[in-house]
Amino acid sequence: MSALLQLTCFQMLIYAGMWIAGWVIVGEERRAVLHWLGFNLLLAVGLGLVSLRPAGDPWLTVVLANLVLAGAFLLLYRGGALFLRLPTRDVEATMLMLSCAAFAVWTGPVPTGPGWVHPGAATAALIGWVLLAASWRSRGALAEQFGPRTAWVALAPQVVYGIVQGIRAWQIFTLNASVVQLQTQSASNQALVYVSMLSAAVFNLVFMFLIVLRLMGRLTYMVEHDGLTGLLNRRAIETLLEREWVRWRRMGQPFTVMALDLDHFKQINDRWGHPAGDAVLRSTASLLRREVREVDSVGRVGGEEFLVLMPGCAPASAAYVAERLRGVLRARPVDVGAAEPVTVTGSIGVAAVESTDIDLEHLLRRADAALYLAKAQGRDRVVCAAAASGPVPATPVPAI
Ligand SMILES: Nc1nc2c(ncn2[C@@H]2O[C@H](COP(=O)(O)OP(=O)(O)OP(=O)(O)O)[C@@H](O)[C@H]2O)c(=O)[nH]1
Repeated sequence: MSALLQLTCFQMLIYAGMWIAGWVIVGEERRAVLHWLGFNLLLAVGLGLVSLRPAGDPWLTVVLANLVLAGAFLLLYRGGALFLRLPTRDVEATMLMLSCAAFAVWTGPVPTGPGWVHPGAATAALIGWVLLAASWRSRGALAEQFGPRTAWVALAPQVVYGIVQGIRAWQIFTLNASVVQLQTQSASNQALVYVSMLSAAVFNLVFMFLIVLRLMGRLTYMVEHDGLTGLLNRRAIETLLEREWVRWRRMGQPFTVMALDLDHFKQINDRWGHPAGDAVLRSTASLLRREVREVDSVGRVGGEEFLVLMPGCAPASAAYVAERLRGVLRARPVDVGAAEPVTVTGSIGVAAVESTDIDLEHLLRRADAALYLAKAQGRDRVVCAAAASGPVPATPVPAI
């Protein structure tokens, strides 16, 4: 039994080593990773103390060991809550830990007569409660952040092990422990150690898997989004445009593109500095996001150039939306930290897909041409592109 426990303890140390490596690699999840590292270290210490029974001081091998094991699972819980951005419920955890400690001290490490209850009963009850409560409270966040299937995979082992610990708590409470010592090599004790080894392996693998999933999600986001505004970047919006183009060709589903360019943006940078220009870009981005429909997509395709893709939008409605956007942009001055908020205007070119469009690039050139016409006509206006019968030349930049 003690060799088996020492093996489990060694297993925990290996996981702890893996989390140390994880701590070096991951950035934002470091606090959660530290908690899981602590979980494995405390489990190793707790099981190490248990493995010294019956030779060691029973206050260490029974009372302290149980408290260390209880603390390990509270760390596991807190790490999970930090990782999923859920409340850590520290008051509840402190109360549980204090109750567990009070019970262990009150009951003592060795049988004192009939009715004596092994301190492990409270530890098992605490672990069972922590795992079941954690599973219940995190199910929504897990499903939302990683999908329902991943939530199932992550929670099933916690629930199973939580139930096992609940049963264990009940078994210890109802056991006449003055006769049967819990550290003996009984089949149920051995089974518990094997289940614990398996659960620890699954917990650690599941959390590592979740960390990798989150890192992958963040990476995908970075590849597709503009760092300053959070809008889609050129690559991502072009992918959506290509998809829409194929839909139009195959099913005749129309769409409209809107090219927006802020007016005299350089002057904002020159007068109030680059951070002020950045603030204007961010504010424009959130305005665009707010003002378009949820089926529309907004991308930042250049310094102060934006592109809006409006699927299923007729030219008349697109012109209306563009006019509204232009009006809202002008009506909402941006606070750039100067004495007065800065009024920002934009020029907009709108082009709805036509049967005369040879390819997607042709359509985009028409939108660009309309935009530059808006600039040439004095800026702060919307110009809708007429259907082109021939190729559209690359847009010349209008004189300021
Ligand atoms: N603050 C900030 N400025 C940027 C960014 N990207 C590009 N710019 C600046 O945007 C300015 C664009 O200037 P122009 O292309 O002359 O356009 P404009 O001043 O808006 O003039 P018109 O479009 O003709 O009205 C340049 O000064 C770029 O340095 C950015 O991410 N942040």
